[in-house]
Amino acid sequence: MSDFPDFSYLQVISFPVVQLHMNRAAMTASQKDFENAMNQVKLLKKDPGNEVKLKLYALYKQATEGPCNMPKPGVFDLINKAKWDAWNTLGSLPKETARQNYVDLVSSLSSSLESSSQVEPGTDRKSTGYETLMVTSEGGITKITLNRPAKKNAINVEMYHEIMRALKAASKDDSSITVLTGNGDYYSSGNDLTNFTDIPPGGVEEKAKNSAILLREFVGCFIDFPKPLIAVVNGPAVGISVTILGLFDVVYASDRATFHTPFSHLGQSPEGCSSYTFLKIMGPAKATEMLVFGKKLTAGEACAQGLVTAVFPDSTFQKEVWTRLKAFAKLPPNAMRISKEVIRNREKEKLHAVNAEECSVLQERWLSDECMNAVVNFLSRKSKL
Ligand SMILES: CCCC/C=C/CC(=O)SCCNC(=O)CCNC(=O)[C@H](O)C(C)(C)COP(=O)(O)OP(=O)(O)OC[C@H]1O[C@@H](n2cnc3c(N)ncnc32)[C@H](O)[C@@H]1OP(=O)(O)O
Repeated sequence: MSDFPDFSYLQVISFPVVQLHMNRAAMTASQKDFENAMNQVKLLKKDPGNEVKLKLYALYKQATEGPCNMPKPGVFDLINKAKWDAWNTLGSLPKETARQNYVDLVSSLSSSLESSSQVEPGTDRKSTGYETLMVTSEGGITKITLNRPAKKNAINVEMYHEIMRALKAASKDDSSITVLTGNGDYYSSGNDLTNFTDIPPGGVEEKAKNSAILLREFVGCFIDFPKPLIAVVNGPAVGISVTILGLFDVVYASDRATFHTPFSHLGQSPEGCSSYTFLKIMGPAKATEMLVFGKKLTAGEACAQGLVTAVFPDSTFQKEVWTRLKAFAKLPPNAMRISKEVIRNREKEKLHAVNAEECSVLQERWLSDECMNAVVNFLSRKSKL
């Protein structure tokens, strides 16, 4: 691992303005983009912190060598263990995806530096101020990437708020289409179960009430999102990351992706309007298999049932999907927005009512022994899906 650039120099570099010139045309990073990004890292004037450095390290190793092939360091070899963990957590992520994610991460770091030093007060600042996401806006496409790969992109409270903020910004920016995807081997493992551990002074009842308010607002943002919204499902998807797919306009999936809504196993009930959208998409019996019995679908099955628009081999997933998206982004944006309105608007009121009802049922479910036991079992490492 000693061949990876040592980031200690970041602490002593002074303040040139950073500008990243990357060929974003294909939205899959070329070797040149990757090399540019590596050079850009060396120019960073501010230490991005250990967590980011580990992410960069892991993506670099995955992009250049593929899946982690080093023996696991001993427990007392803390630094190499942290590096090994970061690399290993990327699993079988394809090299080209790792390369793209590396370029995106460097781009978000660079633009964050740029805007803090260059942007006039009040000017729209893209891609900055997100802890749990990477957000880029290029070539008519705003791309929101869930960015907690070490936690399988589990959605913690901060991420719920950041996704809402990113969607609100995307609805107003000059992009034509918006994409949601995940960094690492998962698309998302759904609600972060540690969200349930932060109990306010009002106790579990207050926690359940606050969570229901948050969930309702979160799902509402998807119902109301005005531009074409595309999910690029790069790996397994669980829970709420699956249910809200019914509110997307197009869903592309890698053949590595799976779709799992284990609500009964968790003592919970459907959300994300899936109690309505899934029935419309796949009919009541198939929807029941998923939402009540927790049947996990392969990408092929999800496509056959209409939840997924198209499935691509993982090895060519990014290339094929981004070629399509780039073409979509060139279509007249107003026409696309208005067509979406015509297609979706008559359902909006119904969807908001379904959302409200699902949240109110869940508020009760979260207080049930079934749910509390399931969460405790996961947190105490007694269970996993
Ligand atoms: C407020 C609004 C509420 C809306 C409600 C929504 C409902 C849902 O979304 S229900 C779905 C909830 N999700 C789960 O039950 C998934 C739980 N996770 C797992 O079963 C497994 O982690 C996995 C099958 C997803 C992956 O297993 P694998 O062996 O490959 O990896 P791990 O070692 O388990 O995971 C790595 C790391 O990530 C942490 N983690 C993963 N998923 C979650 C999660 N959903 N919540 C919290 N933490 C998660 C896992 O604990 C590991 O952490 P450590 O490295 O610190 O041990």
